[in-house]
Order: sequence, then C-alpha cells, then structure tokens
Amino acid sequence: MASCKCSSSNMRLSSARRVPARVARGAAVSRRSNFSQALNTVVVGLAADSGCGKSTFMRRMTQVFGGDPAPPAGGNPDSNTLLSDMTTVICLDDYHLNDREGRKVSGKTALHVEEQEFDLMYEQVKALKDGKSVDKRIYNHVTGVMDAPEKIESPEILVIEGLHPFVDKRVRDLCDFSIYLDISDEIKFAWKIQRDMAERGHSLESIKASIEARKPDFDAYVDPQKEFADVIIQVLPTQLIPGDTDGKVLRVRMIQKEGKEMFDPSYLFDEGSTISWIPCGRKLTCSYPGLKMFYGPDTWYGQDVSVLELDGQFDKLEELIYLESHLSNTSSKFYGELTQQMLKNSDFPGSNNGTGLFQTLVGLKIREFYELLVGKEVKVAA
Ligand SMILES: Nc1ncnc2c1ncn2[C@@H]1O[C@H](COP(=O)(O)OP(=O)(O)OP(=O)(O)O)[C@@H](O)[C@H]1O
Ligand SMILES: O=C(CO)[C@H](O)[C@H](O)COP(=O)(O)O
Repeated sequence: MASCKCSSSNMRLSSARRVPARVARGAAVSRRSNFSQALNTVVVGLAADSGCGKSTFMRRMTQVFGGDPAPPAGGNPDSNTLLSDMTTVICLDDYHLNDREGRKVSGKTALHVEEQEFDLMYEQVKALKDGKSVDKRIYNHVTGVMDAPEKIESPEILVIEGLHPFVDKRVRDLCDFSIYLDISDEIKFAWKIQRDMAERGHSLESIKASIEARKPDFDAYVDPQKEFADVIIQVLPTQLIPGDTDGKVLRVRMIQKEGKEMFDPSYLFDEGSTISWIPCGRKLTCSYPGLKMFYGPDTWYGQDVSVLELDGQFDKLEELIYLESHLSNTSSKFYGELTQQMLKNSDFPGSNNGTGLFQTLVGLKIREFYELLVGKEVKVAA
C-alpha cells in the first residue's frame, strides 16, 4: 500500500441550514412506559439483496447486545437462524413459496413477490412479537429444499432479515425499527464475485448471468423498500479515486430519518450543520487515497434525513477513537465503545471502512432504541 500521510485536518463548516425537528429525550422516555406494558418483543427489519453483507451486519449488531450469535444448538446444521442471549435473527428466505425445483417450474426468481408466503410470514412474526413460539420451516440453501420446521421461541429482540421485510404492509408495520442495506451495483458485483468464485466455485460468467437474471425483480420488489427504512446504509464507489472500478475503497453513507421517536440521529461536530472533514494527519494515519467525512441534512423519498458519510479507509483501527470522539449521539454506553466493538470484530469484512463503522453505530442506536422502547437496560462489560 502506498503510504501517504495525508495532509493535516481540513474542516469546512457551513452555517446551519436546517436544525432538524426532533423528539426531545424527555418525550421519548415518557412514551416508553406506554410501550413497555404491551410490548413483548421488539422487531427489527433488515432488508437487502443477497450477498450484500446482511450476515456480517447481523454478527456486528447482535454482539452489541452481548453474546455470540450461533445457530440453534443440536438443530438442523443448515438452519438460517441465529440465536444469542437477547436476540434471535430469522431469515425470510424461510418463507419462500417454492423450493429451487419449484421455482424452475414457476419460472420466477426468489426475489419475486409471488415467490413469498407473506400470510405465513405475517402470522409467525406477529406470534413471536406477541410472545408466542412458532414452528418455522427452513429453506435449505445447500439442498434447495424446504426442511422440517424448527421451534423458535419469542425473543426480546427479533430481527427479520431478508429480501422482503417491508413489502407486505402487515409485516412492515410489525417492525419497530427498519434498516436497508443499499449496495450499489458495482460494489455488489465485486463482493459477489469475491465470495461466489472463492468460496462457492462459481465461474465469472455464471455470476454475471445470475446477477443479470435477478436484476429486474430486484429493481421491482427489493429496491423500493428503502423508502420505508429508518436507517439506510448506502455503499458506493469511492470519489477519492476518479473512475475507480476496483470496488475496494468505499464511500459509505448512513442515512438517518429525522423525527422517529426514540431515535436521535448521530452527527459530526455540530448538529444540523453541513460539514466536510479530512481527519487524516497527526491523529489518524491514512494510506492512499486517504479518508474524508461528511455530515449534513438531505431528503429521502420526501422525508427529512441527516447523512453521515465516510469515504476511504483507515489504517489503524485503534485510531478510530479519534473519529469516534468527534461523533455525537452515538448511543455508546462509555467513551470508546464504538471503537472497542470495531476492534473486537476486526476480522469481519469492512472493518477498515465506513461499512463496519456504520453497521456498528446502527447496532448501538438499536440497543438504545430497545432500551427506551421497553424501559430495560442492556448491561454491557466496559
Ligand atoms: N463491508 C464489506 N466489505 C467487503 N466485503 C464485504 C462486506 N460485507 C460483506 N462482504 C462480502 O460480501 C459477501 C456476502 O456477505 P454476507 O454473507 O454477509 O452477505 P449476505 O447478505 O448475508 O449474503 P446471503 O444473503 O447471500 O447469505 C461475503 O463474501 C463478504 O465477505
Ligand atoms: O436471494 C437469496 C437469499 O436472500 C437466494 O438466492 C434465495 O433464497 C434462493 O436461494 P438459492 O439460490 O439457494 O436457491
């Protein structure tokens, strides 16, 4: 890696264009008691295309709640479910209507809405949210068939991850917090090639063909869900290397909806202003092409949002504390918790860029959201 200690901190502040309307913390806490009487399980929805980092995100997020996520002990080794102390992650692929052979007959991709059993999805997510256990079948990605059901107990936090958590209004309304991983085509392609060629033995041509075949249904049924998310993590090619096609250096944006109760968007330096910051220098070592942060207001499908952006990558994970100390509303429980979480998971993909940083930040925000909603404190080891 070309070692360039990039120029000293360069910060541009513009005057506050809009101070976001927000719910005062006091108001949030006073709503809490109303919820806690009725709420058994907080439901978090995570939508993304396949191969977009949902599993990695889930591992980061559930670790913020403590415990290591693992498939149900002694169960089907091909189960898609992940259990940890407080969280249960179920994969909505388990609600595919047809198995792999069945889809050959129907001629539809797994992304098509007619290939999902939304009634069953709704009934089971509702039952779990109401504190009841369910027998949920398993879509086996190894064999391509539906396996015998597994028992899922109602957890404190239920994450429903998959292609369509926000398509059916009944399921969408069960989600207390919703996230969309918006990976641009170029980056998705780079990640998929890396995984499917290295780990699954697919050829470049077959990967390209599969992406092309899925794209119309992705555009029609998966992508539009990003309108409904409270937080969108957008992954784009870097702007630091003109014309970059490598997909290794990423520009990552965390788009946060304003005005959602019990959710105060995180910000850089000065809430409501527009800031562009190059933190590389004495306190943050950056190799070529450096690192740039941005924070500012925007709109998303007509709604006010604030955007935190990180383009580029950092060299030394422990120096992340420097960035963390300039972020506010991180929902961390102690100074440096964001950096500590990143260090703990340093072997996960995205640990040197905004994907890992913002996924972890979203994990902290969800933990705080849960605490305010349910009125219970999540204990963490400092
Ligand atoms: N932030 C990241 N940076 C670089 N590569 C990543 C990142 N996140 C995920 N990947 C790569 O993308 C591939 C897919 O990641 P992951 O398994 O987490 O996605 P997924 O959405 O759960 O996939 P699927 O639904 O197909 O199981 C993996 O090879 C992983 O290494
Ligand atoms: O989109 C997917 C995962 O989210 C899968 O492609 C879908 O579940 C079909 O699985 P398979 O390709 O293993 O038959």
